[in-house]
Amino acid sequence: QLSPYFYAKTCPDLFGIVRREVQNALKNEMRMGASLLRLHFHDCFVNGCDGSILLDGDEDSEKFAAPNLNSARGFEVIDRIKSSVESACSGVVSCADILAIAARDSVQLSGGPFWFVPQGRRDGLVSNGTLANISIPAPTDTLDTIISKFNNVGLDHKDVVTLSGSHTIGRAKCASFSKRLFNFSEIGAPDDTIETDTLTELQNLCPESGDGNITSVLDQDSADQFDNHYFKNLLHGKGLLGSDQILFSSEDATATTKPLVQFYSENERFFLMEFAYAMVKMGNINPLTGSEGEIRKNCRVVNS
Ligand code: HEM
Ligand SMILES: [Ca+2]
Repeated sequence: QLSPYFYAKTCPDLFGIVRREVQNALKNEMRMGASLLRLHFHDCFVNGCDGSILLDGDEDSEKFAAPNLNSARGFEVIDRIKSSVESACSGVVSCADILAIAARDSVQLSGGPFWFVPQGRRDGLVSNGTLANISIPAPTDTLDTIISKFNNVGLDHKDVVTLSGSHTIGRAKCASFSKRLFNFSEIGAPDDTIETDTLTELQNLCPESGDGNITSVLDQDSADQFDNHYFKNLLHGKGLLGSDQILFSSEDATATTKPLVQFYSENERFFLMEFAYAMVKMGNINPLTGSEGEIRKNCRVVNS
């Protein structure tokens, strides 16, 4: 029921407006592309792609949930896009759709693929922090857990690999991966799937009781370029997050995710094409349509 032409008559300049604003944001800080892409992901995994992550709220809201607190960023950019869109076509375009288009533009402006973004999502009325904690995968999850969290929203183990390719851009805090560097699960030593030079570098960047907010690039080869180097890294033990490296190195990966990692590492075009398809699939998770939800005036608050 979503359509790439949904606003063709009611907001013909929508794409130009969003593109311009994302371009400005990236000129100011290249990382913002990654941050906007991640916001769309964290929106879609909680109650579907309904803009719920954009709502301000108390400690029970999504912004305060563990995967987002002190981590999700880009809300001011969405505010800026929304206000430009409102000036051109007031009360027409949902925040959920703006986020989906901004994610696409972020990928494309980082050198990644283009795709037509289906639209017509409406904005949800609630932000559910508890559900965010349950539904969004954690970097310390096992491969089985990650796959089942994807299955819960209608995505499969291939989508896990393809969409994890998002980690070809962006940054992560030491706190998100430092356990791997020193005291990894039962073995009480560094995760032995980390390549040795990478381990030393990361241990220097993120000392054991240092500042967990220091960040590392997710793709040490091409941090701001949307390419297949993320997958090449995994072949060499250079995945940053536990949830990255297990796609190639865990025992369970052999039967599920490893072959596709290998394939994407050798076929960039194929990865980029499949990524575009997988983003459309993710963007279709449980949208509100018709008279469900609302078109929010301000992405941070439900209409009064
Ligand atoms: C497969 C399970 C996934 C896990 C466990 C995971 C986990 C994480 C973590 C822990 C970070 C760093 C956050 C921080 O330290 O502040 C991160 C960053 C990021 N994630 Fe994921 N992620 C997953 C899948 C995805 C998917 C499906 C997408 C997009 C479709 C995505 C896009 C991103 C991006 C672009 C960043 C960088 C954000 C920035 O620089 O602001 N991730 N992810
Ligand atoms: Ca890259």
